Amino acid sequence: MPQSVHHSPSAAPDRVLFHNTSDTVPVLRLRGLHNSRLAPVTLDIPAGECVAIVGPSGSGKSLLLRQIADLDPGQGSAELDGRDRMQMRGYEWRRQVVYCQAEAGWWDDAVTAHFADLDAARVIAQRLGLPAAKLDAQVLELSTGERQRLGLVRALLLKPRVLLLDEPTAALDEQATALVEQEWQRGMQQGSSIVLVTHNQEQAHRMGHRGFRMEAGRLEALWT
Ligand SMILES: Nc1ncnc2c1ncn2[C@@H]1O[C@H](COP(=O)(O)OP(=O)(O)OP(=O)(O)O)[C@@H](O)[C@H]1O
Repeated sequence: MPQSVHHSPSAAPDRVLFHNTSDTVPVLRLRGLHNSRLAPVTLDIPAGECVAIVGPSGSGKSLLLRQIADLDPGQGSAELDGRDRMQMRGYEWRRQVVYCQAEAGWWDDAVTAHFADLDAARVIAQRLGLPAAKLDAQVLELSTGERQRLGLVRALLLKPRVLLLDEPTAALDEQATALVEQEWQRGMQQGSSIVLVTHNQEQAHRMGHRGFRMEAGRLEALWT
């Protein structure tokens, strides 16, 4: 029986899930990162690599992404390109380690208001299969899948070093999912890294250079 995520997994010894064995500095380095609901995670993610995480609902997958993005209080260390999180301002870290939640927040009725560079947004939106007119729409007029892709456009425009994706294609059909995955591949070819949380096992295997399962706040390696 899986244990409840509400016990205190942080009391468990740190488990080394993957250490970078090459001389190159990983894009993301986690050392014993944990909080009251997450057991310590030690993980290096090199440039151009995707780590896929699956696991039951409520097991702590989103909590881990939030912890990596430094959105919640926690312990342990995180480094980006060899630079410790503590040496950076929160916004500086989060501009490069971008948490893309399943349903992005929208603070204006107009889609355009969410994009500083509309031309660049249109280019990426088109690659994700979104008609150009969607950028001129009202947020309320968009379908869930359109909102999801526009949320991803917002994240991609930041040119993140690490993209933390939380159920990013849950509302998309196969064709749109393929376009989105192509865009992630493009980002990885340019040296960014991805942590992908998904309930779609096939997607996890398609995208994940390594795969993990979250169970009651603990990350277990599936394939490496
Ligand atoms: N701020 C919070 N306060 C209390 N409990 C929380 C808080 N945030 C998350 N939890 C709990 O922690 C557990 C893990 O939540 P999390 O959102 O990480 O699950 P998940 O694995 O991403 O699930 P899903 O696949 O359904 O998205 C859940 O039981 C959730 O209710």
